[in-house]
Amino acid sequence: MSYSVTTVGVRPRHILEEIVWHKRQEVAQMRQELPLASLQQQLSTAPAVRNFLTALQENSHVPSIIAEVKKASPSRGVLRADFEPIAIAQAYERGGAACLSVLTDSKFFQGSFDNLRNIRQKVAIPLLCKEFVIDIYQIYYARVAGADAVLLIAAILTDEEIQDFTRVIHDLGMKALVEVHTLGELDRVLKLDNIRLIGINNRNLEDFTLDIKTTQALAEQRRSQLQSYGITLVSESGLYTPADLSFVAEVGARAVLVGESLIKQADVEKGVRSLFANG
Ligand SMILES: O=P(O)(O)OC[C@@H](O)[C@@H](O)c1c[nH]c2ccccc12
Repeated sequence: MSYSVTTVGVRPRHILEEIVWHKRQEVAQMRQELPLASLQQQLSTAPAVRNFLTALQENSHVPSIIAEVKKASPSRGVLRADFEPIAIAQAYERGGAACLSVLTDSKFFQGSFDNLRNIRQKVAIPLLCKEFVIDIYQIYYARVAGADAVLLIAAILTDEEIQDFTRVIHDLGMKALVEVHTLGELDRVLKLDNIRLIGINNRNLEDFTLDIKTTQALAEQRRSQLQSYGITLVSESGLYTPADLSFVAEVGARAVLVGESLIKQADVEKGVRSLFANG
């Protein structure tokens, strides 16, 4: 079954709805300031796309690391007061991250598209635009800013939207990372065409509870489909130690998405290196 959690005019029931509610106003505003047709004209001057998927698959570390440039979150507040996005991105790259995830939502995560643009010029590894995408406009916007991959959150999109948005992302040469948290969402996504990269979020975005066994439960229940479709699996959130990384790698995650446990460390380069401690 396909549904969208947000209905215009209805008061948000949880944070995800609230974020989507604000995002709709934000995108309406962006479309007014820079219409889609004008934005599309800027595509020709966008930086060349880097292959996000190959970078994850060919990295010598298993799992490979997508390190997240994240200043704050609704569940944890400000994670790092002395936040220097470019310096952090460069340190992650030196530490051995295969790719970076850059939060671009400003209201809830204190991120920005400027961070994405600036980081793009200073690192060589591919970048994921970490956004609450609800409109194709945002996909073009991400590409113009230099994104190589775009997050799609199944919980806030209909099946048709995931399918359409994936097509647009691929047409622009980027990769779609489709995020799920429940078996129902995973089954919805597995029925769609051209899905290559799935993220299992260990955090429930409705109540913020974390459980890395979410990755195990979903990956084990759909192991054969994930394998036969050639899906590259990413385990997201709540990963802190080499043991956590080994645990999700053993159940099939080729990559991990790590934010908080890295960003809170004084030396984030060393932080990435120490996550590889088991191999
Ligand atoms: O900081 P953590 O627990 O390591 O999590 C990183 C990342 O998975 C998390 O920021 C995230 C996963 N999915 C999202 C969707 C939107 C915003 C943020 C996220």
